[in-house]
Amino acid sequence: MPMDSNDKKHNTTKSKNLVNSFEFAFTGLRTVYKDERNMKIHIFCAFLVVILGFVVQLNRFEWCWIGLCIFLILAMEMVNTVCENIVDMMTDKHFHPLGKKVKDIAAGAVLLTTIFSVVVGALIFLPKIYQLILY
Ligand SMILES: Nc1ncnc2c1ncn2[C@@H]1O[C@H](COP(=O)(O)OP(=O)(O)OP(=O)(O)O)[C@@H](O)[C@H]1O
Repeated sequence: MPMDSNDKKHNTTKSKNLVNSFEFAFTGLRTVYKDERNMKIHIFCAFLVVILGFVVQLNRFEWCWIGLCIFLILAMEMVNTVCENIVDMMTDKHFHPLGKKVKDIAAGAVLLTTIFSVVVGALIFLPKIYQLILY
């Protein structure tokens, strides 16, 4: 069915300028935050980690690692959500072995990033927390 070309919400043509592209990207960020429970949990955990970072006074190098971990997890969760949505759209939420494969692999990517982040977080925070408790 042809769409009204002025209907921005249902527009499927290439964005005409940089401002439009940013607008669509921010809509994507808002959508994933609004619709995905896991995203809210990740952002809440990231918030706690940042507070802890200030408490234990991370240096620049350590902030870089923690920042990398936070943004990796958030970006991977978004890719996972994209995969889930594409599978749901293609299969109309009916079982398909390839749909299972795609969703499971995407979830595995989030898990891998989370494990990496937990290890990095432990290496950075545990010695500092240990020192805080000792002195
Ligand atoms: N269309 C499908 N065909 C085959 N298997 C599916 C399909 N949809 C979901 N599954 C299976 O169910 C699992 C959970 O799917 P779901 O879409 O609920 O993802 P989820 O990881 O639970 O979502 P979220 O990341 O939002 O918690 C998938 O990992 C996959 O194994």
